[in-house]
Amino acid sequence: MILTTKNLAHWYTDESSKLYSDVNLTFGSNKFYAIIGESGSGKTTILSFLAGLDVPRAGEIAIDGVSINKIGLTKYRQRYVATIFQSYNLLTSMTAYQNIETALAITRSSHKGDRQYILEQLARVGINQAQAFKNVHKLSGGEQQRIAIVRALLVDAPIVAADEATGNLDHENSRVIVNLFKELAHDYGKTVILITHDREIAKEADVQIELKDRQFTVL
Ligand SMILES: Nc1ncnc2c1ncn2[C@@H]1O[C@H](COP(=O)(O)OP(=O)(O)OP(=O)(O)O)[C@@H](O)[C@H]1O
Repeated sequence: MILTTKNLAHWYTDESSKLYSDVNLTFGSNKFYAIIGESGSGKTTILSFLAGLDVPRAGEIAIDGVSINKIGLTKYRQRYVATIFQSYNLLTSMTAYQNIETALAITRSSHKGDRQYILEQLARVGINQAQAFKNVHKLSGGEQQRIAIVRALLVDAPIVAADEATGNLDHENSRVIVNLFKELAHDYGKTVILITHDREIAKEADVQIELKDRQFTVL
């Protein structure tokens, strides 16, 4: 599976001050990509296009040569993309366990209501049983982030789009998440695209793409 951008261009308010133009990028399966760049350079913006959450002013995004507009953005998001964004959008009055249980209930997964499976998935990102049964609002930002990652990954999508997924985490927890992204790419064949401002984390990716002076460069 190949995700491409063709002559993508975007501006928010004024065409004369474009965020970028003529962006031609290719993302393949089995690879972990990091997009790195200064604050305000437009990283979140491009991720929202790749995730089918927003539409660029010009250009096309295609999956295996088929425009995602043709597929339909809603269908594209449901079938192809798991998104992890900075705001976790967890149900804060529920426990971590209930958040995952609720999300699982609306998938086609055979693990619906499977307590052992849910606890295993949470343990994968370092959320232990005691934490799993705490109300989400009593957990730290980093813990909430990790729960949001588990939830996103329940949707077994070929593309994982993550915005600063390690932004709130300390070094040890960042490693857990980065290793999980590597595993998703290398062992599960996914296309993982992570936005980060952290060069050390970007170095862990298979491909680093730098957004600088309105240009994307593969390092
Ligand atoms: N909805 C919007 N309307 C107008 N301007 C916007 C909108 N969203 C973002 N911008 C502007 O576009 C630029 C790029 O924003 P974006 O969030 O993509 O940057 P970023 O590289 O992800 O930044 P950060 O690392 O700080 O999250 C910024 O100058 C931002 O203020």
